[in-house]
Amino acid sequence: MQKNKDVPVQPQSLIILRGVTKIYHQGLEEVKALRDVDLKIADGEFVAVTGKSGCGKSTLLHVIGGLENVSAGSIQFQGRDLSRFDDVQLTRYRRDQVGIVFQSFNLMPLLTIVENVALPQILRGTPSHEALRLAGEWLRRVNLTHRRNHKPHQVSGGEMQRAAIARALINRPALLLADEPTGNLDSTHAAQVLQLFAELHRQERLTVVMVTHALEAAQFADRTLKMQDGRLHP
Ligand SMILES: Nc1ncnc2c1ncn2[C@@H]1O[C@H](COP(=O)(O)OP(=O)(O)OP(=O)(O)O)[C@@H](O)[C@H]1O
Repeated sequence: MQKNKDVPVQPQSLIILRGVTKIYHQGLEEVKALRDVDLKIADGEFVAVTGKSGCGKSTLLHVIGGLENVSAGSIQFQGRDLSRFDDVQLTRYRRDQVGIVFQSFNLMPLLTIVENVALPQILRGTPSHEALRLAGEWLRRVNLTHRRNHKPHQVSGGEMQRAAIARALINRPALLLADEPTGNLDSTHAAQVLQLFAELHRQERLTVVMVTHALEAAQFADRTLKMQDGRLHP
């Protein structure tokens, strides 16, 4: 059968959330961090999620990244339901498909910058000389070659975040999750980090989901979603 060239191709969804609810229990109290969230994220899309403190943004990233279970609803990644993954599949999903960048960088203080970036490859079983070679390539990508042998405390916040981004991407995940990635940076370093996200998103067709308070950060995204009291609004 001949294909109709005028029919637009629908982008494939990388992630689909259906009716996702997350309840935390604190003693006798229940906190509904996510309420009946429906969301589709296309492959290669850059989505920003904004909203007030405590509205559920980090929880949303944690359930998408497989760091926490949902209380109700489902999350599909490339058509597969995360709740059906066994422990090995979930570990592989977190290690190979998802990269996470946090506000506080979370670099290992005793390792050098290049060793920090190489770590996810080493955990995957890559020989250390190859992991360090790859880490060197990523340092070049994020403009940090000159900080290769420094320890995290010897570099600036923006440099630490760029190293954290390289570490998050060295295993070539399909999805980058960023939780307030510019929250600890001054405006110059924040702009550099956001430009780097935009560039990687464009060049690598990387799917990015970024939680942020900063409205200027959301301007780099294709789509901005607002969260309020655990609900998502387009
Ligand atoms: N492990 C937990 N145990 C109990 N309650 C939690 C837990 N994690 C988050 N919460 C609660 O769930 C709600 C949503 O928290 P979450 O961290 O997702 O919000 P947020 O929008 O990311 O906030 P912020 O912008 O301040 O980081 C809050 O009321 C929070 O106190």
